[in-house]
Amino acid sequence: MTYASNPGQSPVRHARRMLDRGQMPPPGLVNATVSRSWERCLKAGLEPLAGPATPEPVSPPRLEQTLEQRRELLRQARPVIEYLFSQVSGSGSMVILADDQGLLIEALGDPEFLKRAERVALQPGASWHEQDRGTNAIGTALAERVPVAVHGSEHFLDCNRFLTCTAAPVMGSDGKLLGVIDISGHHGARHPHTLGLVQTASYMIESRMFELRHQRAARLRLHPQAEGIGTLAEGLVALDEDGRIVGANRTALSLLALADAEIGRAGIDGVLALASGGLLQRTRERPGAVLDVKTRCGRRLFLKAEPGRSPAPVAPPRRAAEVRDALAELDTGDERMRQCLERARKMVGKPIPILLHGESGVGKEMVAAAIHASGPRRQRAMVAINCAALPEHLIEAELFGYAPGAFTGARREGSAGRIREAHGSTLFLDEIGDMPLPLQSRLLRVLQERQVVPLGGGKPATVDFALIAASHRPLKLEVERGRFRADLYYRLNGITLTLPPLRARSDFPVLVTSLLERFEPGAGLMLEPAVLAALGDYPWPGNLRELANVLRFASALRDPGETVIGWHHLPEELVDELQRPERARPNDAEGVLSLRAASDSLIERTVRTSGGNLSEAARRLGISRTTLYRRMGGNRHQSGTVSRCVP
Ligand SMILES: Nc1ncnc2c1ncn2[C@@H]1O[C@H](COP(=O)(O)OP(=O)(O)OP(=O)(O)O)[C@@H](O)[C@H]1O
Repeated sequence: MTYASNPGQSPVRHARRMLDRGQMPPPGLVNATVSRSWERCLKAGLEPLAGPATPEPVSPPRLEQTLEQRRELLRQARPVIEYLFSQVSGSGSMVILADDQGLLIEALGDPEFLKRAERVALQPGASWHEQDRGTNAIGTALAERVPVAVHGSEHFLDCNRFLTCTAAPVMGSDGKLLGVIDISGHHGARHPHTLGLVQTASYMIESRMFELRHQRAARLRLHPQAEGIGTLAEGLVALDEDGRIVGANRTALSLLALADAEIGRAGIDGVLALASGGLLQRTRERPGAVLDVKTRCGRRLFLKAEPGRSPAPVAPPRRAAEVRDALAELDTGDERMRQCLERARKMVGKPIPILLHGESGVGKEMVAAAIHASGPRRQRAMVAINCAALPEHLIEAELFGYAPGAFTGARREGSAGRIREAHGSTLFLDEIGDMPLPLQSRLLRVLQERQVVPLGGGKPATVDFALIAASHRPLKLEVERGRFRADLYYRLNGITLTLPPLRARSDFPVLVTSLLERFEPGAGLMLEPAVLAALGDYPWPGNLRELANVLRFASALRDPGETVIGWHHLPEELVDELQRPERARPNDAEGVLSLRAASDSLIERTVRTSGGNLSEAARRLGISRTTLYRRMGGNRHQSGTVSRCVP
């Protein structure tokens, strides 16, 4: 760690006077880091009493290009910058992020204490490279690759003496510089703890970048004490399949006595007194266990290994002609889902009714909304009616409307009904399989004649809408069982699209990322690899609705600044279920049985731990009460617990 000397003391003043005359002061008058920097600046031909070498910020296109190239760094650094600013706000300071060339790419704070020209100098687009602005914390931290504080007249250029700046470099897991995090303010705002603050912030950004870059690799977490694992002070190492070190943070490099240049070359078996195969094998057998190991230099370390995951399914590149519409937004790489979406797109704008089929929570309504939003009627809101949620005696009035005073309790002015509301838009009839038979006949008539007659009489109204219906029940089977009218089925079924259940989708990691991004845009949230692996194997009886609920819950439990979601962020019932030793990884034919058994068991346990309160259990499971009832099949004890779950 390098601290600048106190410039209020006369040696600094003396050194400064010499520098202003273009002479290099003798060693010992200012701290060694500042002294080396002054020497570099004099050699580069900078003049202490002149202005910056490049006073103007870079051009807007160049800044834009730089921001685009540093997008990931910015995304990961922003929450940390905000956190840092909350620590220094009110002190007249600014928090600044610069890239590896010293170009400012983010600045947060109250620049009111600065004059206009100075303000410009601390805004994105300004360069604080040593060659442009002489000795300063950002440029000097970049040149020296260590945390640096530069106060007042220690700045090489006289025009920067009004500042106090403290900066720490941010290193990538490949050992290369990513940028610098800095706190700058008026020299009166100097505080001795600022150096520690920027160092902590730099570790936080480095950890986030490491987690992001190596989320699929096998990773080691190291510390000289077992309790240090999982803290900011831990060493992080990423390994490839052959046990080669492909990434490491600075702490790991120091703990393992490795040089930057060894990243990408050294194997972990040459660094630790344990073969990597054996190491990863041991952690697979005892996930989460902390091992006691020795380095090649005989140093004792505690280590936790996390096995890697297979590469994320990569969605094939889109065809150039393909439009990025609401339907395309739902394509996260699963082949079955993509086929459904492509077929749906071909139907958009055509007078062909679409029937969506799939388990509860697979996203039928989302797809219906996307079809509507991609079509020519999108200017008007889609009208969605859940046929299972309406009390039977109200469905008719709700759908078809009613004349004034048609029945007791009716509104005096009557009602147009939801079907008429859908005129010029899309009518989405959800859970159509639950519509009572008599109403099916009336709906059929409306669909055939395109006219609605309100309950209690009145003038028929012509209606024109695009029709999408959805059902979790296979409607064809319902027709065969006599529970659904065949003629209505053929009216609705211009095309049937069957959406896959979540457990059958191949794009689980991408879906997780896109949901997390939807909940916390720009926060760069991610799951701990072991959690992602466990969730990927879970059968998800509530499908995407359940997954969305779990991720929303986990995201809400995070502490400020926390971006990696671990076990402790998940709902208790789910963790119990995921960590049950008898839970086998489901696949193939046998898997279908264990899937059903696993989800039945989760439902049963959740109902039990909710004290038999079914609404609460449904909420915790992320499924609707209707689905919960269906899955319980009415086989409940009086206490409300489930004795058996049926499909
Ligand atoms: N592609 C998706 N991306 C993100 N979230 C999704 C997606 N699909 C579904 N969801 C989430 O799942 C929830 C349930 O989706 P939706 O209501 O569309 O399912 P459904 O199949 O119509 O369910 P039900 O049959 O119970 O009515 C949504 O509220 C949303 O949170």
